[in-house]
Amino acid sequence: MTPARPWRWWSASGRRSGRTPVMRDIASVAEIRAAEEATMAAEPGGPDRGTSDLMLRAAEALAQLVWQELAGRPEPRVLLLVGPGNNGGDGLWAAQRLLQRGVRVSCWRTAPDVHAEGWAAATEAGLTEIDAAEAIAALPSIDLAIDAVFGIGARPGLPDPVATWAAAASDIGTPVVAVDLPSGLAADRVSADAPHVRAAITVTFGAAKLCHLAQPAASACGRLEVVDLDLGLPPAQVRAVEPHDVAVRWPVPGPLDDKYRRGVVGIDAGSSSYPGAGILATTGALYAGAGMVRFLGPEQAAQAISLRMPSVTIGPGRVQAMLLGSGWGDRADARERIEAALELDVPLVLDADALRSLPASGLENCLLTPHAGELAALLDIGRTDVTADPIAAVRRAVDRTGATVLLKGATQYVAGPGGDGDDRRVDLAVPGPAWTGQAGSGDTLAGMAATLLAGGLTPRWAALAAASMQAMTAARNPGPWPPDEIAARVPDTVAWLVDQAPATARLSNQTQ
Ligand SMILES: NC(=O)C1=CN([C@@H]2O[C@H](COP(=O)(O)OP(=O)(O)OC[C@H]3O[C@@H](n4cnc5c(N)ncnc54)[C@H](O)[C@@H]3O)[C@@H](O)[C@H]2O)[C@@H](O)CC1
Ligand SMILES: [K+]
Repeated sequence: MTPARPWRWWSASGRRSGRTPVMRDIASVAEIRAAEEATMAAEPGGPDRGTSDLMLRAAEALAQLVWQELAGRPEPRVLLLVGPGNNGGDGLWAAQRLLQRGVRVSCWRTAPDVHAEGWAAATEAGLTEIDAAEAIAALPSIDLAIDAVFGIGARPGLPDPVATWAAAASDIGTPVVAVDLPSGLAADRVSADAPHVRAAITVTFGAAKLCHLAQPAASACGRLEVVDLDLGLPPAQVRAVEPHDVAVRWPVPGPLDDKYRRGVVGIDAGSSSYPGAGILATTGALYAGAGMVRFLGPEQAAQAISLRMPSVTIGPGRVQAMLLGSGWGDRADARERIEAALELDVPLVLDADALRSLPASGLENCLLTPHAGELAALLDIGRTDVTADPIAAVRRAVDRTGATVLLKGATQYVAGPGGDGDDRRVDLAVPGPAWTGQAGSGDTLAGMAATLLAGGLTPRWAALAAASMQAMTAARNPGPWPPDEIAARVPDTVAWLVDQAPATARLSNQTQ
């Protein structure tokens, strides 16, 4: 098995160009195709030539990257798998360029008909054709393989012989460079349950696709390299947040700030059955930097909080944001408590058990924080419907409730009701390691988000910054730390992160 995609602080594109890295655009297949068609139509000779300039540019970038990966290898050997479409064309034109540089390239045509012009060019440059059995036998002796079987035209899954090859390559550990995406995945989908190639590097064109950045598909992509083809893509409807985006928005107190200006957050979480949730939510809120935390939950938890976190105030008072629901369990007054909190006219985080008692309206200033099971219950659909298409599910939840929604999980999705220039946009939080997949992570995350709301962030950015901060903290502290220990390490991550964002880059809290 190829290890999960390594987590990195800054995007490769940002590092390479020296620009400040900001949110990554994620393009759909339809957006890429429309932009490619417009670009090709404008090419001299029009769109009907066998090989477009776009393909040659894609192939050149691919060949360049493979060449760099081969650097220093004596007599490098590459195996190319070619499929029936333009993805195969990219691979063949890249092979031609590698052959011209002295790389030995053998090729398995996985389909009877492949890109004709690319095939002619590569064979003329010295491409050696091999069959399926030889392609498997070659795996131990090649330096790397190029997967140009299917690209954005792919349906999930592989023909049997290719699936057999992909499993063998994965077992042997042969590095695979996937062209556009690992064959067997589908660009707009997050799932990876059909047979697919596992890549060490994926070279994609125009913009990242959902499969590259959302789990579980992202784990099959390895390192992602985006080749900018200047396609003139429309504003992205799906984006991935980078650490810098969090750094410039995280509320940092100014010289005139005091506890009230920084934000007072109320925590109505926990119950006699689940007192721990109240403690964990309060821990999350406190270590995210609240000016003051008021704990409004059960006595049992209040006593422990007084001892462990003596700065927390027990009992009601004015707040600038509130969290309700974590660890409530079944309580008869859930709806009543939410409605009373809505009367305060401050932003709310509604978590866990509060999600089962939502009022029908008035949630515009609220952040809902369901995991996949809770979102499925909210929408009255199956859990697998949510995990198969999380983007659609999170949008439906926004339409249904009018609130901002954070869908928690290995990849965390945020969508809001609009009115902030975002409309239908879905943002992915910075990813982190799976260590955070444990009981209590949601409670600390909800507390953090409430603090960020109290600090003036919009529900969208409170959700994105809290989820990203928890993930980044877990990445900086790998290991099985319990959720309150991860929360206790958040201040260190905050200090480190904001130090990297120059004061001039900081955005006003309400900026999207
Ligand atoms: N459109 C363009 O101008 C450009 C496209 N480029 C490349 O072209 C690719 C897209 O090319 P295509 O549209 O030809 O699509 P693909 O090359 O992805 O292949 C599509 C073909 O594979 C078949 N297929 C898909 N999934 C299958 C499965 N699971 N089992 C069996 N057969 C399957 C389809 O029926 C279709 O015939 C991009 O991913 C990219 O690599 C680049 O050259 C840049 C320019
Ligand atoms: K591919």
